[in-house]
Order: sequence, then structure tokens, then C-alpha cells
Amino acid sequence: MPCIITHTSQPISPEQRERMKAQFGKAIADLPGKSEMWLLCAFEDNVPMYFGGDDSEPVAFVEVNAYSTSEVPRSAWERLSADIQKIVSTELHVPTNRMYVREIASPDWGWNGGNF
Ligand SMILES: O=C(O)c1cc2cc(O)c(O)cc2[nH]1
Repeated sequence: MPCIITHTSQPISPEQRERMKAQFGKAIADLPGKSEMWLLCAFEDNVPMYFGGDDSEPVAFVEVNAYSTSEVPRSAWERLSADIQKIVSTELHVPTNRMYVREIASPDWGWNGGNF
């Protein structure tokens, strides 16, 4: 059960959201055993955001959460981070130097009334 949450100062049109959702669905396979089937995507646009104290240019913060009982290889996170940065910079015109991607794996996930 991965989850990708995109916060950005940019507006996101329904068409951009659909394309990003589809591309995130492919990119999530960078993580071992993950696929779009369990992927939750959330988009929060038009957020007041400052990078380095400056809100005059686009900013984004992307949170990637993954259920895992073992350590996710650093190389997998690096591939996914690069893919996400490419998707967000291309679709939303946020420069990669004004964007953070936060990657977290945890065994503690609730779903369907219980925990995995
Ligand atoms: O996407 C995952 O990480 C994921 C989905 C899923 C479904 C399931 O029934 C499990 O027991 C584990 C699991 N992990």
C-alpha cells in the first residue's frame, strides 16, 4: 500500500492530475513488489509555499509512503525520487531545485479495519 501525496503551489488541472496519477502508477514499480493496484494518490494544489523564503516561483513537496517490513533498497528510492521529480517538473513546471521528495517505509499500516 504505497501512497503518494503531492503538495504544490501550482494549480493542477484535472488533465494534469490524470496524467500524473497514471505516471505515478508506473513509477511506483521502482519499489520492489509495488504496483498501481494498491497505490493511493492525493493532490493538494494552490498551497501557499515558500522555498528559501521565496514564494515567487513554483514549489512542490511530494510525500511517498510505502508499507514494508524490510528495508527498501536505497537504489529503489533513488530511482523513484528521480522519476517523481521528472513527472512533477514536467507536468507542473516546478524546478527540481524547488521541490523535495520525502520517502518513508513503515511496517505499521492500517487498512480495512485492521493493521497489516
Ligand atoms: O502494496 C503493498 O505494499 C501491499 C498490498 C498488500 C495487500 C495484502 O493483502 C497484503 O497482505 C500485503 C500488501 N502489501
